[in-house]
Amino acid sequence: MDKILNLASGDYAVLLVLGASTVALLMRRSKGPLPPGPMALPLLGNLLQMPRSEEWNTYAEWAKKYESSHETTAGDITYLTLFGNPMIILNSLKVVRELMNERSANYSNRPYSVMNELCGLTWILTNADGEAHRVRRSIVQRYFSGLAAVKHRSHQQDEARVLANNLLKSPELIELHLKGHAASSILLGAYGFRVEGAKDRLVQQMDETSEHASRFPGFASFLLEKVPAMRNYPRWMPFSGFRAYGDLVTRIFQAIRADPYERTMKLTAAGKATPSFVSTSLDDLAAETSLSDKEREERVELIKDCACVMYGAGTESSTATMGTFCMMLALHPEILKRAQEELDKATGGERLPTFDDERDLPYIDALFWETLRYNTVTPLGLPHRVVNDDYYEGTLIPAGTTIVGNMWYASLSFTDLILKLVRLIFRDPTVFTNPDQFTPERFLGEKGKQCRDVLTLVWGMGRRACPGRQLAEASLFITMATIASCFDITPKSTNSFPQLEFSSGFVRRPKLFPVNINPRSSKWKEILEREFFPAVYS
Ligand code: HEM
Repeated sequence: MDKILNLASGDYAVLLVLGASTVALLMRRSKGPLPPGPMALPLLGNLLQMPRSEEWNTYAEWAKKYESSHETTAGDITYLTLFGNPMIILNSLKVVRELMNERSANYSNRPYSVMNELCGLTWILTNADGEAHRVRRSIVQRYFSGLAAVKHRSHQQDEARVLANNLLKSPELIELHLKGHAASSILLGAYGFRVEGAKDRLVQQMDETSEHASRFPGFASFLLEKVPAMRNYPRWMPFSGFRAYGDLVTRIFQAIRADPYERTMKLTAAGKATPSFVSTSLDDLAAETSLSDKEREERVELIKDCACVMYGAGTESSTATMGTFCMMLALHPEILKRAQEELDKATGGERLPTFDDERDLPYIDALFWETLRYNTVTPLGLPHRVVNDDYYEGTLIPAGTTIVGNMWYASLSFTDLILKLVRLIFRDPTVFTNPDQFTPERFLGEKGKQCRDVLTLVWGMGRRACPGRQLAEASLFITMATIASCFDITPKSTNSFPQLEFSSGFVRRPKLFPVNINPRSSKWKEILEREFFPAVYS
């Protein structure tokens, strides 16, 4: 028979995959119509049409092109497939809100990932699902959200001043200073200690960790998701490098989970610990006398999990936001001038701003929102997974659907249906007039309310919405106000006017261009030096 059909074993594999994909597709179709989208090739699906960068432009074109092809969805959802796995792009605020917020219970799981299991990353809150996610999230929220977030304000204000002082001393090291600032602010909140900058061993260890995780062999991770049994592939067999890699990632993640916790324990023993998430959670635990030893141990492990994730989730995003802020001030002297006028009015031009000035600083607040919009730090987060079959205006969204926020992750997990949330929402000209311009004014007044309402999505959605939001908002606000108060920032280049470019990836990072950062006057240098020292070292 093989000879008659002239088939090799590889051909059978291709036929098998094609057959399985077709059956899966037919089964889905029998449950209802799928949303419209570009024509897919057999097996590859829409792989060759997928944009490699600035993907929102292509999505915007698709949304327009395919809006009339289905009478019910009107371009809200675009349907694609990759290797037989469907993917859907969400194109409108309406569909994003309806599915991700209002039906959050059905849309907030993570796609199952064999790679995460192999790398021992299932304990991380951002990867956890169901009860494991709920428990970790409630621990984090208890200490970082709502009124609890206010407790961090004093060290956030101090750290803003440390950053300003570092920029005063060595402005050319802006990139390191911004990173060190974000790291210290978050570590203080989570563990109760600060680091001496981006070169600190712990910061480097944490950075190496995420680098290692993202270097997991691409083809191996693709195969793993397709053939989960490969997780048991013997380590002594040829081509088992991916197992060694999984072991390495497991080890280094365990180290960054344990090391900072140990540092806090040592500081506590020496009576030098500052109140933090770890110390407060351990105090609370000690007060719960009814717990068994085992329960107590489990709670300690949960505390370690949660403290560690806060650094990982918050540092890059905060650093990127502050980088964009400084670059945009350099490109727009008129915006910096307006910010300084408002700040001087609030502080009398004789002191650094504090959180008490917040109500008098609407323009700084608008500047904060516009920076978030312009940067769109995480193009809407990690993949989400649909729990049960669902329908949106008559079209089927099957159980197992994966919703991703970026292609890097999508390329690692071609599982089931992928819904892609798009950044183009923040470029919608009906909400954000001249969306490519940096215009803080759009967030002022009545119209500003609508812009803020839409931009809330920058913090993610439903049960996965950022639990560090209030912490990040306060820290970024006071840091922006402090920097704008003290400095004039201008591009170094006098020949060509620089443009701000961004790297693609999970966190969208600005590519900083060289800038001059000078105190506005000798008076401001004195104010900074005077108010910096008592704040941080008293
Ligand atoms: C500019 C700053 C920040 C932005 C724009 C941002 C944005 C986001 C977004 C969009 C998500 C949702 C991801 C998803 O869909 O899965 C998220 C999740 C998360 N964020 Fe933030 N974030 C910021 C800062 C922070 C900070 C400072 C912390 C902690 C100190 C933090 C902790 C977290 C955690 C733990 C999650 C995971 C939530 C979960 O899976 O349940 N974030 N953030």
